[in-house]
Amino acid sequence: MLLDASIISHLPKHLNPPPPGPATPAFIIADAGSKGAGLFALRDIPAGALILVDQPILAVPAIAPTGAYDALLPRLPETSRDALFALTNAKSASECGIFEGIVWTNASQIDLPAPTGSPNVSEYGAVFPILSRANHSCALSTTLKWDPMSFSAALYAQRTLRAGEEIHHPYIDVLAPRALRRAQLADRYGFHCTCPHCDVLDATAAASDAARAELRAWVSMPDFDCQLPCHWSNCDLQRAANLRALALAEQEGLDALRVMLAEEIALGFALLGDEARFRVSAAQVVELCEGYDPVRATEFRAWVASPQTTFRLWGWRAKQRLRGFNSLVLPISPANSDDRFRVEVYGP
Ligand SMILES: C[S@@+](CC[C@H](N)C(=O)[O-])C[C@H]1O[C@@H](n2cnc3c(N)ncnc32)[C@H](O)[C@@H]1O
Repeated sequence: MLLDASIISHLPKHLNPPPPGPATPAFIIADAGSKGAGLFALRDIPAGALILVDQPILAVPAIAPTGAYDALLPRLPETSRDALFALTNAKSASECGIFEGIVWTNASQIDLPAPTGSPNVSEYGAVFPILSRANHSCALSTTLKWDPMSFSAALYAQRTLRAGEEIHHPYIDVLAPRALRRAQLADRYGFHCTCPHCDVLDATAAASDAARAELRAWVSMPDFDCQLPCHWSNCDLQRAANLRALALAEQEGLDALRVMLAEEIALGFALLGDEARFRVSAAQVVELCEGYDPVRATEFRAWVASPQTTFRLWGWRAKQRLRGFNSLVLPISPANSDDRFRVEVYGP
């Protein structure tokens, strides 16, 4: 692994070993036709399951002047150099040298914690030997989790991936409209996207753009994670809109958004004390988080097992409604330290 010198100040004192990959291999690298090579599922991979763990060959600042990366080339060990030069270069000779082209085509963004005293997270690009073989799709069937403590990335399924299916990872913001997505992919990666979400009639693309814009409005709401459940439990319109967002995410293949939305819905039903519907959404959260976020999965599993006794604010909103309260602030105390409930509630 070759790291730009500026990364050193972002590294922890001791790097952890990368977590182990799946017990049985979940994928192979194989021919993906006109896309070059790609990753393919070797077996059915359940939603939430780990697909692979990978460490970069190289990590560089995300923004660097033309030619800056070339200085690193002589310092790459021979095995890493072979692995790197086996990757695709989407850039022409008039744009940059081969090494820089490979870095541009294959680097994924990694965020590194700021060195002590600096307020900002710094953006770097990392080229991975395996992950860089994943081709793009405008769906979100996988999620990449970067762990700076082990300097490794783990790829998780966000829906069941079937044996033989290609495993994609998005290169760009897939909530952008089709025309912008295609322009960005052509400019940076040199291809015209013909994924199932792009290769459609214009009218279908327009409907998909509208759905994605609606979903973007949801996920960019301030404090999306902490404000919704209370508003949601308070307002029937909001509840309908949240369920609609979940349906849109499913329709658009944006499976990675499902866990956020399912969590909001489950918490809303918990505050309303609606056990049957809470269980459905909470079970979805458990399924999707199992590998990716085991702490959250455990929390929700306990709630599913016995919601009325383990969920501290079970039925809270329903009780407030019965008492006729319209505008309330949830108590904040050390015993109520869950950020998701530190919100003010308005409305009937
Ligand atoms: C990071 S590499 C992915 C792995 C690459 N296919 C390989 O053989 O090493 C990015 C390049 O793969 C190709 N690619 C990725 N996704 C594609 C897609 N959806 N359609 C066509 N080509 C794609 C493009 O050539 C792009 O520049």
